[in-house]
Amino acid sequence: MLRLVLPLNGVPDSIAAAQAPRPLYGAAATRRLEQKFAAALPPHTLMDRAGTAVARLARAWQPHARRIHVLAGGGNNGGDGLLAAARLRQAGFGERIEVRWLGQEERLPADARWALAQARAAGVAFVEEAPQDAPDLVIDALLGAGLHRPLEGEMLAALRWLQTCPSPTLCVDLPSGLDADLGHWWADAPVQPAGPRITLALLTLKPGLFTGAGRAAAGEAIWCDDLDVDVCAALPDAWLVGPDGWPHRDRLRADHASHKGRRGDVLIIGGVPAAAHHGIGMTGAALLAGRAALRAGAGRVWVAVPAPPSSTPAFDPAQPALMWRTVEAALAEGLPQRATVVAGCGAGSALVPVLGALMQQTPRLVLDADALNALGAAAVPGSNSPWLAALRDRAARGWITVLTPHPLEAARLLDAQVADVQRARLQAAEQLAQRTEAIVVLKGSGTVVTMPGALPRIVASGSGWLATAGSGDVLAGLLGARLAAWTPVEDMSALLDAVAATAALHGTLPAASSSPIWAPTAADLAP
Ligand SMILES: NC(=O)C1=CN([C@@H]2O[C@H](COP(=O)(O)OP(=O)(O)OC[C@H]3O[C@@H](n4cnc5c(N)ncnc54)[C@H](O)[C@@H]3O)[C@@H](O)[C@H]2O)[C@@H](O)CC1
Ligand SMILES: Nc1ncnc2c1ncn2[C@@H]1O[C@H](COP(=O)(O)OP(=O)(O)O)[C@@H](O)[C@H]1O
Repeated sequence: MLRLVLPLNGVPDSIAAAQAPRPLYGAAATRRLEQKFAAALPPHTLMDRAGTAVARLARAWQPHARRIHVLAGGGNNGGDGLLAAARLRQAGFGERIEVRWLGQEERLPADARWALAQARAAGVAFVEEAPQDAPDLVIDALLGAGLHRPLEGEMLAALRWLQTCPSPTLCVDLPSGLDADLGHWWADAPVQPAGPRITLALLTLKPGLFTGAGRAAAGEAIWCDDLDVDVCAALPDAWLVGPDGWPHRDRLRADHASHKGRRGDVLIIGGVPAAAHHGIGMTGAALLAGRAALRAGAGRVWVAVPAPPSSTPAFDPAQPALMWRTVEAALAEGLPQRATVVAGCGAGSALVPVLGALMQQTPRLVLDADALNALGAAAVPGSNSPWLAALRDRAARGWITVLTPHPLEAARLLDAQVADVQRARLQAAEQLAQRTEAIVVLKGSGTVVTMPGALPRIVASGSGWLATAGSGDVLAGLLGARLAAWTPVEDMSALLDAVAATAALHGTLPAASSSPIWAPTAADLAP
């Protein structure tokens, strides 16, 4: 059955909520499934269904295309393309179906060999060169789940043509150049295609489609055809998740006897003013986090500033309900013991002296930005950092810690390069979670949320709209409100789901506040 998974950039709440969570299978798991189902079906059935599904979607998407160019590689991905060409030709679609096939007959897998014979028998035209002009439709079947190394030579040249071709392009299974497991882009070619593009995943959805380079390369929509077999019984490698609404909000509406003490307390620590921090003020970061926590339903929100009282703001005109403190006053009042603490948003180095106390005092802690930087390379193997010991001690007590690094912060924690983190985002998030025994939210395109012993979640929502200063502070505030309202249950994976759903909700906020002209800023996300 054919299903739309992600629509045009940005995910309206309703669609994402209705569709997620969805299981994601990497290349090895997909191959196992393919072998299992192929063994139970007549020869070539899966490839027949795959090629037919590609042809069907091509016709539906570009019904008026006259010249269709299929770029096909030498593996089974190319086989899908060859079979799609055969089916389009047999259906009398368009005026010319041509295939540029870069395979070698003697090295063809059995299914692709059969597909090649089908294309030849159907009278498809074979061409040697890339078109000089733009065909009405291009079908990208160069490489699929079999790609795990850099492209070179003829394949690289073909991919560069593909990425710069302005024609509407339908990618078969995965955009060529993308690693199915990692979301890594293996080619020295632009990730973002020049023309309109959609991707049709076959049999399974692969994690790489949704994180790292995946979203940029896959185009405006990702479809999936399960080839009429039931893959869902198999254990996935990860889950694709959407927002789950905002249960806190629904509960509050129904809770007539509620009072502010019942809705969850959040303490934001950050927002150092310029006067107290070498002329570099970051009050806005804590404001954004505080406003987001308040808007997301927290009953009481304090903002504690690591600075002397004389330089501490006392009032936010947009949200006068925010209560201001110095960090010392907040600690003296015992706020960290009873509130969920969100530490780091614009805290600068002033956080370091109190971080140890926070780790020891607060059962629910979100560490963002400067709090993460304060941890240094705590997550490298064999680290004897006192911060690592403090994080593990928290886990041993059953306390909740959520780390929200962007790729650079994750790289610092792992003493790695940003490119290493981005090359394998799921693995980087899992490493961080294993070593710190915390819930990790690795931000960026396709935010990854994981914790030790759990399958990672990839957030389905979000787009380049979120790449605006302060949007991470808004997420930290939302997480604070969500954790503050969290009722402990046995099943820790429910907490992971709640954290992932919060990140997914954050991903939908720009769509809710975008106008035809203005790009949303972080202040629009947390007014
Ligand atoms: N066999 C079947 O029944 C089915 C196959 N399917 C298709 O099969 C694909 C996977 O097929 P394969 O495992 O054959 O893999 P691919 O077709 O993705 O790639 C393997 C081929 O590409 C070459 N290759 C890999 N990396 C390269 C590089 N960097 N430079 C140059 N050449 C490179 C390999 O030598 C091999 O010829 C899926 O993506 C999907 O499109 C699915 O349609 C499901 C059904
Ligand atoms: N291209 C993108 N696609 C999806 N989400 C993005 C993208 N760029 C940024 N984001 C999201 O925006 C937020 C930015 O957070 P961060 O980098 O900490 O910014 P800041 O420190 O300015 O608040 C994160 O939630 C991140 O996942």
